[in-house]
Amino acid sequence: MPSRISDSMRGHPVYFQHKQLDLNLVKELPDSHAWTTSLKDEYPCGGHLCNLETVPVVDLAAKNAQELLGHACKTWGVFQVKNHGISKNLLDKIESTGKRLFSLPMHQKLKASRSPDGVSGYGVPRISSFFPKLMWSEGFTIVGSPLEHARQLWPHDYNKFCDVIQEYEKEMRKLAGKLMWLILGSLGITEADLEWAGPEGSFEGGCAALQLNSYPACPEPDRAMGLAPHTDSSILTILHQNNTSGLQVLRNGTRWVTVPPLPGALVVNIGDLLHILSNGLCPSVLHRAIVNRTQHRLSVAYLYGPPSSVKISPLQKLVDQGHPPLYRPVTWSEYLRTKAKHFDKALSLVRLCAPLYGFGDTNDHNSVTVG
Ligand SMILES: C=C1C[C@]23C[C@H]1CC[C@H]2[C@@]12CCC[C@@](C)(C(=O)O1)[C@H]2[C@@H]3C(=O)O
Ligand SMILES: O=C(O)CCC(=O)C(=O)O
Ligand SMILES: [Fe+2]
Repeated sequence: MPSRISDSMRGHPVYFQHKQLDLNLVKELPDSHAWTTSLKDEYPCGGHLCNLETVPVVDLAAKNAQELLGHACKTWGVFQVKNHGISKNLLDKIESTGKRLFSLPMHQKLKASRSPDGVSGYGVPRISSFFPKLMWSEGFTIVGSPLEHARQLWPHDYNKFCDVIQEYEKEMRKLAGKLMWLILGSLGITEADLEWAGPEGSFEGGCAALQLNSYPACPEPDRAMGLAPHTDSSILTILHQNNTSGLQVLRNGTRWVTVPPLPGALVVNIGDLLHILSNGLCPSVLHRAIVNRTQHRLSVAYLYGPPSSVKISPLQKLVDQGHPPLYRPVTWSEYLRTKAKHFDKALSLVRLCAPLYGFGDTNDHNSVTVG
């Protein structure tokens, strides 16, 4: 049984028959990319512009930051953070690195293609096989060292790419750890409650994936989908988006709310593993990316997870007679394999029982409510 996340797709390879289209050159929306429901008709507000409430913004330097984070996690499963300590210089660098990568000629990018049963590399979104139409985006996933792929992309100049990726991952890891402990702290969990977190909660051996997403300007944005609705399998994901909006989160199972780019802020969304750890108290939010007619959009997602073979289950402190454990123990590796095979059914497949009325799970789109 694979225990490294880079091996977790082995059992469920994804093969694509189509030739990879260069979306940057296409002038008309091809049928392969035309989604049947127009995003305009999907919800009364047309998917944009009718935002009654907005995703919380938390200033990490504020005195009550922990309380605000806890509230945002329980009620939204997503928030933006300011004063997070990541320099503007590093955010600019990762953005230009992403641009440099996606603006390479297609034949060059294809040299670093993700293999059908692999995790790392260039390609269409991994979840593409679950949808009848293709998405208007290209992605590059990094798990472990980017060196091999960087060599294929820039044989004479691969260090530049690797250095930026390494620096970004190092800083993201620190921030993700800090956010995780603040969020767990807001639920009354301390480092002593998570034995696998290592000395002083250092979380050594924690795994992560870096996902660079590129959404070229699209000739018919209302009929195209940048990245289809999904939840992340992580504990939490930290997302940097360039100055073009496109990210939307599903609110109360009914309304897509746009998460606008705020200069210098980062988006944080709760992933399925924190949903499990918190016994459903923190919902993993369903999100998607839409595209637009004129601007190229770029996003960089850092998916933070536990060591890949640690069993994750609802935290003891959050479980009692009135709140039985809702999920069975699962490692990140196992969960990724379940997700690769069953996609949006993954969370309900590790579920033990239906949620109790009024307890958490407010956004659990996969849940089956009984009674
Ligand atoms: C460690 C991970 C987590 C993955 C798979 C693997 C590498 C890339 C991640 C994403 C990133 C894009 C959305 C997603 C849904 C996808 O298709 O690839 C994610 C998926 C997951 O969160 O399940
Ligand atoms: O591009 C975005 O805003 C969303 C990206 C995302 O959801 C992901 O990479 O998992
Ligand atoms: Fe995501």
